[in-house]
Formats: sequence, structure tokens, C-alpha cells
Amino acid sequence: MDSVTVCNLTVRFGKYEALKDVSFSLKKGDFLNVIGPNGSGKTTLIEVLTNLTTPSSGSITINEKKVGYLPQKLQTKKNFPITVKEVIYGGLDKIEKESTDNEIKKWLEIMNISHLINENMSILSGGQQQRVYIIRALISNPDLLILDEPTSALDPEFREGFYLFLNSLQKERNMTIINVTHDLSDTLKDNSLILYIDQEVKFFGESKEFKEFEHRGHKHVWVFTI
Ligand SMILES: Nc1ncnc2c1ncn2[C@@H]1O[C@H](COP(=O)(O)OP(=O)(O)OP(=O)(O)O)[C@@H](O)[C@H]1O
Repeated sequence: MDSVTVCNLTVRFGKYEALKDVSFSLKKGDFLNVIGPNGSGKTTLIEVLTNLTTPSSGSITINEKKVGYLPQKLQTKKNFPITVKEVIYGGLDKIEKESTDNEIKKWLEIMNISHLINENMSILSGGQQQRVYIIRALISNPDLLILDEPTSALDPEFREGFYLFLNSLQKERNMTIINVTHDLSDTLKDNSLILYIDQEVKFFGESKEFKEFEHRGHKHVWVFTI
């Protein structure tokens, strides 16, 4: 049974088609990188997968119990009184809470923000806030992890470590991972699937095949000339 099946998905905002007839499927333990230019529909796809946007037509089937989600736009409003601890624990249900104190401690250490546990979120830097939301998405040990540009505010050194860490989660826990990114580093590309969208699917397949696709002239980089 597939972990995720997307079938002929179309999303319209008024007359504009943000996604057009998108289909693909993932098996348990697949690591999918979703790429494409600005405004190509990546976040729209993620929002349909997480039930935040209703598709105009088509269907999505998710055969996983727990889904962890890190949105692109982090929600902490300036001066909103919520602490790091509250944000992290908010990602758990009651039964899990007691057994996960040690787990949270471990994650805070890995993310290098243990000293901030009782601070208000609004005093944290963008990258520190992003680390808190990464912990929140991971703490319930999800079967499917959906990340929308998880490293956009992280410094390069930490980013590289985070990618390695995601790869180990996929291998050791057989977690299915969907990761929206503009940064297709080698660490991420190896052994992953690539979905390249620009309203419609331009490429879906293994990273090895994507290299050939790029060699045939389908670059997903943009050259600016003046
Ligand atoms: N709620 C909405 N109402 C109207 N248009 C929308 C809405 N959400 C997204 N769009 C439009 O749909 C298109 C796709 O947006 P989306 O955020 O999915 O792109 P993206 O690939 O994630 O872009 P980026 O790489 O810049 O984050 C854009 O043209 C955007 O303006």
C-alpha cells in the first residue's frame, strides 16, 4: 500500500490554476524533495496534503497515522506570550506528554537551544524559532513528516547537519518525508525522489534520473542577465 497517493490534483484560486492535474505516489520510507520556481505551487501542494486548502478536483490519500508538519510561515506573532516549551508541548497529545520529557531534552540539545526552553518565542531569532518548530514537528515521532522549506532561516553549517539528520530519520525509522526546498544540495539529492513542479509536474522520479533530466537541458536554475 502506498504511503501517499496524489491523483489528478488541481487547485484553482479564482481563475488562476496554482496546480494542474498533479499526480504522484510515495511508498513508506520514501524521501521526496519538492522543487520548483517561486510561485510554482509547492506550498499549495503541501497545504492540500495537510488539509489547509481544499482541492478544486482530484484526490489525496494518506495511509499514515501520525503526520508531522512544519509550515513555511512560522506563526509566532510579535509580543504573543508563548514560550518555547509551550510551542513544543503543543505538538503532543496528553498521553504522550509524560513520557517525552527526556526526548524533548535530547532534541533541545541536538538543536542547540536548551538554554531557551523557558523563554518567550518572540525573543528568539528566526533560525532559533525555526529549530523550535522543527522539534515540534518531530517530537510525536510521525510516520509522515512534511517540511515546507525547513532550513530557510538556518545557518549553512547547521543546515548541512539537519539534512544528514533527515536522511538518518528516513533510514532508521523508515519515516516518509516530503521536503519542499530551494536548496537541492547533494546531501538531500542522494537517494531521494524529486518532484519538480511548475503548476504541473515537470519531473517526478529518482534523483539519478533527475540528473539526466537536467543534462538534457531542463535546468531548474535561473540565469539573470543585465
Ligand atoms: N490563497 C490564495 N489565494 C490566491 N492565490 C494564491 C493563494 N495561495 C497561493 N496563491 C497563488 O498560487 C501560486 C502558487 O503559490 P505557492 O505559495 O504555492 O508557490 P510556491 O511554489 O510555494 O512559491 P515560493 O517558492 O515562492 O514559496 C502563486 O501565484 C500564489 O500567488
